[in-house]
Amino acid sequence: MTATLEQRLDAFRRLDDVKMTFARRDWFPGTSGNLSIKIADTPLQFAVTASGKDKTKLSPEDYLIVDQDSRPVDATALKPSAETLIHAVVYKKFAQAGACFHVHTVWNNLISELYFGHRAFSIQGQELIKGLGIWEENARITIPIVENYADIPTLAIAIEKVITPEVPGVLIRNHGIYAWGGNDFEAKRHLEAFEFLFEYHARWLQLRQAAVSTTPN
Ligand SMILES: CSCCC(=O)C(=O)COP(=O)(O)O
Ligand SMILES: [Zn+2]
Repeated sequence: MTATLEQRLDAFRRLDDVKMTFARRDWFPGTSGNLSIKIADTPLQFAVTASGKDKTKLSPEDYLIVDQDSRPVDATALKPSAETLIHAVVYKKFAQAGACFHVHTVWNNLISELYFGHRAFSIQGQELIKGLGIWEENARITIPIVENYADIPTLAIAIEKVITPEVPGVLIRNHGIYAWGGNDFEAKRHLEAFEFLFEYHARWLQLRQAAVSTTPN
């Protein structure tokens, strides 16, 4: 069923909230990043950020609604995010996904490059893994890492192949992360948990190295 005007406006308001929260954390350097919230399932429709905008600002032209083919539903001069296809892949693969957020941070870029050789980053025994909705004792999570293909359809296919329902995120090498959840609250929690785990791990490697090099023989 097609979304109502009220549902569209609600999605735009929610995107405003999450966008400004992430902007305060400097998670949108250089106009990077894109955000979406699903508003209808059959056929798929979602609200997505317009391409190339400064995501630290609010304007009446920040979002538009796209369909299952990532095309604008209404006549508009706005262009959907260049990476809209990736959001569409997430919604098509996981029917339960209701929001999908993408940010470029230094920590997610460092982890994506450091572990690209393994095509994945794993971490275990961290409390914040519960932020991903995984509550088992001493859980280990693995987030896939894909090459940063310039061709977005190629990138979207690569992502489609590696994402799993167990871990709600994917890293793109030296680019950023996509994280999703059942709704905007959950997708935000997942993204925050991933970013904490990346920063923790990168800092821990640095401190460990510093401790090793300053320990007397
Ligand atoms: C300067 S960021 C390069 C494009 C990108 O990776 C991104 O996340 C933003 O693209 P959009 O089209 O969504 O503005
Ligand atoms: Zn990006």
